[in-house]
Amino acid sequence: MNALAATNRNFRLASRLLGLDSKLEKSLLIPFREIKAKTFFFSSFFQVECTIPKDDGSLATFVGFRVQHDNARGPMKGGIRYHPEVEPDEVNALAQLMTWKTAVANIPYGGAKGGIGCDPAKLSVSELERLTRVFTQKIHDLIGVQTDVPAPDMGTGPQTMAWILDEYSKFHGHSPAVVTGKPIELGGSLGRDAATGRGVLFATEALLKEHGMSLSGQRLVIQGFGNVGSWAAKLISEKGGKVVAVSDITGAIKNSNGLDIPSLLKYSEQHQGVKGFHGGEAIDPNSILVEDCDVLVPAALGGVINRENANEIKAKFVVEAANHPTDPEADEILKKKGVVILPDIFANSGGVTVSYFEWVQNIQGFMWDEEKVNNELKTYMTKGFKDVKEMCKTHNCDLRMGAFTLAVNRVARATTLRGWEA
Ligand SMILES: NC(=O)C1=CN([C@@H]2O[C@H](COP(=O)(O)OP(=O)(O)OC[C@H]3O[C@@H](n4cnc5c(N)ncnc54)[C@H](OP(=O)(O)O)[C@@H]3O)[C@@H](O)[C@H]2O)C=CC1
Ligand SMILES: O=C(O)CCC(=O)C(=O)O
Repeated sequence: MNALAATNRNFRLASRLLGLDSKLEKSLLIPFREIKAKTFFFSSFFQVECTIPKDDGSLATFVGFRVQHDNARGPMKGGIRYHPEVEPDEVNALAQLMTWKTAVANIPYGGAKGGIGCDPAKLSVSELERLTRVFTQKIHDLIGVQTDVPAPDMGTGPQTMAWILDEYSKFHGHSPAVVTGKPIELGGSLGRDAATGRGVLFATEALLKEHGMSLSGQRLVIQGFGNVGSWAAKLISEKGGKVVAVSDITGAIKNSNGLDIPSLLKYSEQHQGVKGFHGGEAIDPNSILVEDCDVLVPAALGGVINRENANEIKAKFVVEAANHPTDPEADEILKKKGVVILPDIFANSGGVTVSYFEWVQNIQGFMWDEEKVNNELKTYMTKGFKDVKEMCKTHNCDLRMGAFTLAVNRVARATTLRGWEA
């Protein structure tokens, strides 16, 4: 099942549990706006040309998207992904997931997501800069501090946000709050870089506590060693969790006694990947998700846990650091096996929560220290877990439906209060 069908299915299940009106259900499902920026070979109404000169003088065109899903609770919010597999349905699903995520976190935003179908590893820094600036020129009228606030996702980071800010400011004047996840020097928040991984730590701790356990001595496997996976590995290992295997696009490594994460971080920075790290044995990256462990943390692409591998998963807990890593069919298989899944819309909400803190700081023109950011994040994650658990009790459902019913209820209530029927 593709990401959009899966997200729509989870929304509909939550909507039925809540007994939502069918007109309201329809209104919450359809994106507020879907903006398509395509190559000049296509002639759709939404066509916007994203063509850049490459360093060798040739021209290259790319397909970019920004999907704005809902703004009932506030400006739309969500990352921008650069990846070869970026396509409209997935961006649409990711935008919808942002609406539910910001509602679970109870921060005053709706949901959006964007992306460009490209392989950032195959573009030079100056090509990436040109592509980002052209994309921003195409969408600058549709984003804004009180409209739609982009942030980093896979394949993008603080530098990408700096280029968007700079390009946007040429049209609208200096507006640091138009993007989050910026470099600190341009108004970024202390703690944003680590925030999604730190949120994963807090979420995992809350889940284990609920089951009478602590992180200490738990064996964890992490797929993806980028922003989210590497920060999660670092912070979890500092709290006594044993990270026994990790993978990235270059390969996978395992050490049953626990990988030395500080050394691995240094190595992967120097070698652009984990492949070849001497502190563990190389394993097949395709088997990372079925490695023996207590907690599995997918922190890369969507749809990686599916009916092909769900039966082989040995973890007792899955903490969804990635967006939509578990296919609904796998959800059912894992449920029958007794595996507890902490869903993406709660587990990885630390990033957007600190993005909210960044936006607030920019609007106030006042900078928080890192301790305040991290403490506030812990407060939000702890409250989020408690709210999700309460919905699980009310609706006698699993954590995913607990999170979905919590979110859909909040968005439905805001939509109704604003008078959507008028
Ligand atoms: N950044 C954020 O704040 C947030 C991110 N997320 C989600 O977390 C996930 C990771 O995002 P983020 O860490 O920012 O992205 P990054 O681009 O920083 O890192 C992605 C990681 O995944 C690896 N990867 C890519 N493809 C595969 C593959 N097929 N198998 C194994 N590893 C792979 C990459 O390897 P390599 O580096 O070698 O290419 C890299 O280590 C995404 O699903 C994203 O949507 C969710 C909430 C917030
Ligand atoms: O920080 C943000 O605004 C959004 C991050 C994001 O894209 C996500 O949570 O999936």
